[in-house]
Amino acid sequence: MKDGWPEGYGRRVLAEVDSTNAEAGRIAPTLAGPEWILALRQTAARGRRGRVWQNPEGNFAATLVMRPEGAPGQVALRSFVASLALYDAVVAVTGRGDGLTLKWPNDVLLNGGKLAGILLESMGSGGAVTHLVIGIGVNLAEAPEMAEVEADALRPVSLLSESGVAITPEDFLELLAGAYARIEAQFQSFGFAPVRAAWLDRAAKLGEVITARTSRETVTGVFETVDEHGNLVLLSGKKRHAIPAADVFF
Ligand SMILES: O=C(O)CCCC[C@@H]1SC[C@@H]2NC(=O)N[C@@H]21
Repeated sequence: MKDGWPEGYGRRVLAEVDSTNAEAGRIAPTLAGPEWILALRQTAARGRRGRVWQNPEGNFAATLVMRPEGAPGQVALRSFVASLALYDAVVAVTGRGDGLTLKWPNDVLLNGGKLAGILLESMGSGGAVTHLVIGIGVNLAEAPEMAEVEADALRPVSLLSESGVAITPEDFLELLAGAYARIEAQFQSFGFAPVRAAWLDRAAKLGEVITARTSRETVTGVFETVDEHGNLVLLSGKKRHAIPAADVFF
């Protein structure tokens, strides 16, 4: 780390772009190493599952694009690395972790409302991932109105309204990039186990009844754990479901 910025990571700051994830996809083939792309304004920000991401000015919108090693399942575990890094960055800003939880697969909640979301996308061919794109949006200054999100979505909240703390996207990126680099190094050295344990320590609704909606079915059950592949494990009656991808409702 030099001046708080992690070694080996590049950074570019854009005044405006359609989507930092889209920009990451365009520049990926030209990059020699991992690169953060921060945009002060996005005109077509993307959310998970084809949704639109509301991105009021002053909020954080950035993407880390990298060329990870390993099989696609291993690569996708970066969503836990990124959400833990986000958690740590928010703690670094506010000085406190109370009220802060992680919602599977990769949202950050503050006082039960959605503070931040992550959109993981990958590029590749023949079953191999050539580039991983980790897009991160944080409601630093302003939360979208309830009317702007889906009816059953969690209430969006902002860092400013919930904690009274103001931080610029540029300053937040410094904290997030440092936290990400640290946890990525841990993931590379020791694998998923410590990341999984830290994630579970911060999990929202662990041991409680939640609902997961996949493209095929809706499962309601006790949130038992996240397994070693990153699946959500729900116990419904006597049946244990290991769910790789879903929307989760409390
Ligand atoms: O739906 C979600 O919860 C994920 C939202 C991810 C939004 C971020 S903002 C920066 C990056 N660029 C995008 O177009 N989307 C992600």
